[in-house]
Amino acid sequence: MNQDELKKAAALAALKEVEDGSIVGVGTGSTVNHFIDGLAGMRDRIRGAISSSEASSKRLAAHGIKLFSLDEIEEIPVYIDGADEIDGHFCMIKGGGGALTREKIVAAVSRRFVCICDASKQVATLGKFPLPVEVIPMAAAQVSRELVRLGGSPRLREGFVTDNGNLILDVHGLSISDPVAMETTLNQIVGVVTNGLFARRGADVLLLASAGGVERQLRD
Ligand SMILES: O=C[C@H](O)[C@H](O)[C@H](O)COP(=O)(O)O
Repeated sequence: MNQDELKKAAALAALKEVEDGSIVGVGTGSTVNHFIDGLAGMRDRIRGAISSSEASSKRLAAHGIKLFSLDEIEEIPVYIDGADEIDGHFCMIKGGGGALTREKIVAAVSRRFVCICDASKQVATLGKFPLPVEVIPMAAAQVSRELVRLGGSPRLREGFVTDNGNLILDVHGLSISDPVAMETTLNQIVGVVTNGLFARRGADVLLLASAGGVERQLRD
């Protein structure tokens, strides 16, 4: 199986995590796109979805899945999303598609975070994948200097604006031995909206697809 087929296998396995009659939290990315397409086949069994990006909203709406906003909903049972890297404690780097802020917001109102990945995303230490940091545009240079002080090499994602009208700095060269501490430190930099470390709120369940099938792992 190629990587996209593995992504699809993980995504379709996540349909079993969806509770009948519920509102589903939906992430963003190529893995989640397979999930959305699968969810379309069971749209009569759910109330609808809360989406984490304009792209996912568009895809959900095209399938006739009703969209809810966080003004209407306080809590949802499950959030399904992919990751760019996931470690053994189910801490993740996310935001390769630039949707990290809304993803973190929807994850925060979800009782369970189910991560769907192909096995290439599993790592011992986070940081090989450049860590996305969403910044207020006027603060980009200042935040970059702070990130260099922390040992990273930030690069502006050229020609990209987030759904929130902000910029993304992709931070290369970090070896993140303490993801919770790094997430907290980055959040303290003035001008940072969100960073792509999902450590304080990591995944609860991992559906990991490899050539041998999809393995369901629970965080220890
Ligand atoms: O902003 C994008 C998200 O965090 C994605 O979940 C992440 O980049 C993984 O994307 P993909 O499923 O396309 O590999």
